[in-house]
Amino acid sequence: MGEPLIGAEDVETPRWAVVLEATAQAGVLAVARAVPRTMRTLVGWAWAASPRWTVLTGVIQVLSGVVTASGLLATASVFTQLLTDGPTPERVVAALPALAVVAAALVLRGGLDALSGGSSAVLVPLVEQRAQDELYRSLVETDLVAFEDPDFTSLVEQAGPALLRIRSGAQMVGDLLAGVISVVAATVTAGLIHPVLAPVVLLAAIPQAWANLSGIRVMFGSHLAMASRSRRLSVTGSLISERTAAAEVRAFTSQDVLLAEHRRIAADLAAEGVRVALRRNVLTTLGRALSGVGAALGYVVLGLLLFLGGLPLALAGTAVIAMRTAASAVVTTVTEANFLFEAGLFIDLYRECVDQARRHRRGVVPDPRAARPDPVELRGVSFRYPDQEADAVHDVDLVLRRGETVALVGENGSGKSTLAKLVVGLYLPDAGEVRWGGVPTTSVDPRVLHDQVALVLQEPLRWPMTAANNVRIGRLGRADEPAYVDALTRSGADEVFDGLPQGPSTVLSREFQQGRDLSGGQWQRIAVARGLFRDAALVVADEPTAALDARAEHGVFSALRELSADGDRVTVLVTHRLANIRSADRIVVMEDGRIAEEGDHDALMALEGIYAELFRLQGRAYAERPA
Ligand SMILES: Nc1ncnc2c1ncn2[C@@H]1O[C@H](COP(=O)(O)OP(=O)(O)OP(=O)(O)O)[C@@H](O)[C@H]1O
Repeated sequence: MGEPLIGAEDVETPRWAVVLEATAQAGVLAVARAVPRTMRTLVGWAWAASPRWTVLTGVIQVLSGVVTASGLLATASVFTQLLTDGPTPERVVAALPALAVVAAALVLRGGLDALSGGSSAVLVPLVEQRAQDELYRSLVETDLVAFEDPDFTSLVEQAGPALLRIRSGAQMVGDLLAGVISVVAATVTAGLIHPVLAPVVLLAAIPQAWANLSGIRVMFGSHLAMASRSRRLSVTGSLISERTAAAEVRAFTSQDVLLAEHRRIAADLAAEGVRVALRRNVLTTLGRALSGVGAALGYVVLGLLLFLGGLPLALAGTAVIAMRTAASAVVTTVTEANFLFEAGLFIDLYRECVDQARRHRRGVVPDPRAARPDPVELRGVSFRYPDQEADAVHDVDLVLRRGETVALVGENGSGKSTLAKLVVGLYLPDAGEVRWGGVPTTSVDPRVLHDQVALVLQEPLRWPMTAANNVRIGRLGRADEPAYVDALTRSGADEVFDGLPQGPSTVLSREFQQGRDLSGGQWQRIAVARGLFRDAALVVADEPTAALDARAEHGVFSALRELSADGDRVTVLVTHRLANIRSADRIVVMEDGRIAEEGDHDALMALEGIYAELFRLQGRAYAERPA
């Protein structure tokens, strides 16, 4: 197979990835400066989650650093005592107090490590939970249209892995704090022996830090560049592994093709993984080599000091130990800082996701007037899906009044569903205005708009919950049992419930034990019941009966007609079943995103236009008998 199965192989890197990649490539020093910022962010989250545990963890880590530092200083002191002139027994005795401090430091450090493990076991999940909650809080407020933008949805997909890295970063904050204290102690120890030795101990660490940071930049750059490919892999993987795809994949014998595509993308990603690993390996080796040179330079400096008489010979051994200890403390701390640096890049990714989710929230300038869908007026309304070249709805004028049933008809792709979403305020127009009772939908809180809407979609959401809640979610908390029973009866959902093993308590999802799935038509009946139970002023039903049998369809249309008959609502009906909308007050015929014809059935038949043609075609199909 030559052509890639999903197609569009060389898709553009998402905009957010380009921005973040630029941040990651901004230079080692610039990104190293990000580490304190990352620490502040993580500590801020920890503080917000639990000030008590944050303080406790901080205290434990500072103590741990201080104990390690005391151990280091005491170790240097032990060697200083042991290596001075004089009889050995006396030197050993003189070294005993420092030795006791070393032993106590080791024991204390063990205890503090245990405490630190315990406190971060409590704190880290709280930090992660906090970050996750912030993300989901912003996502629930995100405007629907954002989910039509692949740039945004691919960013949201990255939030999961980012949270994982944030978790490991949070784990490191405390350790880094302790690490910094021990580095300071080690440097001070070396400096006390001779001031020149203090900067010299850092010499070995700098190349290693540079190599590690560069390696992480390579990894992060590759992670971003591979984002669209990873997405392809997960899409192909879902086709192979998910229940919803299983039937068609088998029926169209596409298993081998999918597997081959999966292997192809996986091989690409693996090759990239190898490239990154090798690159990091080269960088690490280079870092180690330069570190060795740094360490050697340290010893050269030490030799020079001895040679020039700047350091007594007795202190040389202590200096070597101090330098080695300092170098190892620095390396550990650098590794911890690396983790934080890496977490910082993923925090940027996460922040971008939260920011974009917030940016896609509607900036409503509230209009004090109460917005009611009476009337709903569309003036010169146009709408285009993100990244598309043409308007899905173009320059539409329409007025919907209370008590009216308006049918939207037209060929596939003519813009009916999009127009319906504009009417209910799920989308806002790019040009023109949709007004509810004179108030533009742009200046009404979307929740206020949607609270007055009942939407029955062509492919309703199969809410993974009990059958009863699948209906009650229409208006949770509405304690009107007769209305609930009425919605079930009118939609025919009562018959569906009767056939379920635990009746209304049956969970309608195969993802749970003893859960059940339903047929398309049964789901649609439940969706209609949900819409009826919502009891809203504006009812929009988009192909509510496409999957229904003739009897159920008849029932649903009668129910919808009765709904608007009380004169209190606006009902908008999107349908291809023209026979069902003959009695609609108005029929709006869409063509290429515009209104082509408008009027009642008789007027449109007299017009002899698109509607008349479609109506006759359908009528003929029912009337004709095969020869
Ligand atoms: N999410 C989307 N992203 C990009 N383009 C879209 C999206 N949804 C619909 N479109 C395009 O917008 C136009 C109008 O689509 P819409 O779904 O409103 O048509 P429709 O009349 O409801 O069609 P149907 O009768 O098939 O349900 C079509 O050209 C369609 O391809």
